[in-house]
Amino acid sequence: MSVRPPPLPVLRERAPAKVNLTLRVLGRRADGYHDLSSLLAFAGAGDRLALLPGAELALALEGPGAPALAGEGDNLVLRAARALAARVPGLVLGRFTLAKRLPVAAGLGGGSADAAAALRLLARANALALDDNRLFEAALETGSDVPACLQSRSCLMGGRGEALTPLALPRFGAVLVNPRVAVATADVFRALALVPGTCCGEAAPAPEAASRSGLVAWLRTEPNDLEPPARALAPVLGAVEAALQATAGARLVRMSGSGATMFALYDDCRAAAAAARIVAAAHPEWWVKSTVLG
Ligand SMILES: C[C@](O)(CO)[C@H](O)COP(=O)(O)OP(=O)(O)OC[C@H]1O[C@@H](n2ccc(N)nc2=O)[C@H](O)[C@@H]1O
Ligand SMILES: Nc1ncnc2c1ncn2[C@@H]1O[C@H](COP(=O)(O)OP(=O)(O)OP(=O)(O)O)[C@@H](O)[C@H]1O
Repeated sequence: MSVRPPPLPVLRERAPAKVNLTLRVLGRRADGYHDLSSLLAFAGAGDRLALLPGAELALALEGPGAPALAGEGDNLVLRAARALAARVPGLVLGRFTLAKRLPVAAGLGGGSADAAAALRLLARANALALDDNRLFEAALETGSDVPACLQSRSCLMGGRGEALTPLALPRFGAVLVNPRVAVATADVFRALALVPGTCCGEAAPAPEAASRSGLVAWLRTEPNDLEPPARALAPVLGAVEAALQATAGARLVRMSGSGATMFALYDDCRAAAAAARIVAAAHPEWWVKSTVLG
């Protein structure tokens, strides 16, 4: 009598949303990408990715964000898996299931977080170390935000996303608000109209990040340079900012990445949850999420 092998265990990873607390555009490189200096934090909120290891590569979508991606050609999960398979002979792949909760094209790096989670799952399925350079290379080939999402730890990000310096941050309560307007990252960078090979700034020294107040004071001096062009593309951002500014205890209100999600920081999660309830009640048409950030 033949005995069936036990089914392979399903591996699971969280794909946390990325928030750019600051974002300076330092210039445009000859290859067309922009050199950045950005302080990144990661949220408790995010997508979920599972992998049933196997020989064939496949992806199933579920969750509230699945319809927005259903018509998409190549999901970033599959692109990341292929980029790693091209570097690791005999890589075990498998069937991914993505629970898509984050809004798409929102400045929260949702696709990048999913791609990074796929790389972490494949690393586990293939006993690769997380600091294996092939993971980093596959991440950068997949997208500029993917290397940072591989670690999903707060950091200073430089270059186009490849220079990462870990930086521990105090924890904040946060509210993320997306007005359900998709903004394409390339359109926002293009609107800056920088000629390749131009330099327009220098990175600020690393912040004093030991206390919430010290960090907030520094954040107020360091903006998101993509906010003006994103506001021109999505004027509703003015209403989102006003709604968040009006909530009790908001320490800072700003846009993340290339938008159109705005975030507000609070001293604790209780204040953030109360603020989220008020904004969601006034604007049921927006995506509103209270979370922890740090
Ligand atoms: C705006 C940020 O989210 C900040 O963290 C990232 O820089 C964008 O990261 P991403 O979405 O992973 O971006 P990619 O998929 O690599 O690039 C999308 C497009 O954005 C533009 N892009 C992106 C990153 C960068 N440093 N300079 C750019 O000019 C390029 O036109 C590129 O074609
Ligand atoms: N798993 C995925 N999740 C989200 N978008 C995906 C995914 N796979 C492919 N995409 C495509 O990637 C594009 C960028 O999506 P994403 O949600 O990562 O944008 P973003 O939050 O603005 O990213 P960033 O902040 O890194 O610029 C979308 O327009 C979508 O077409």
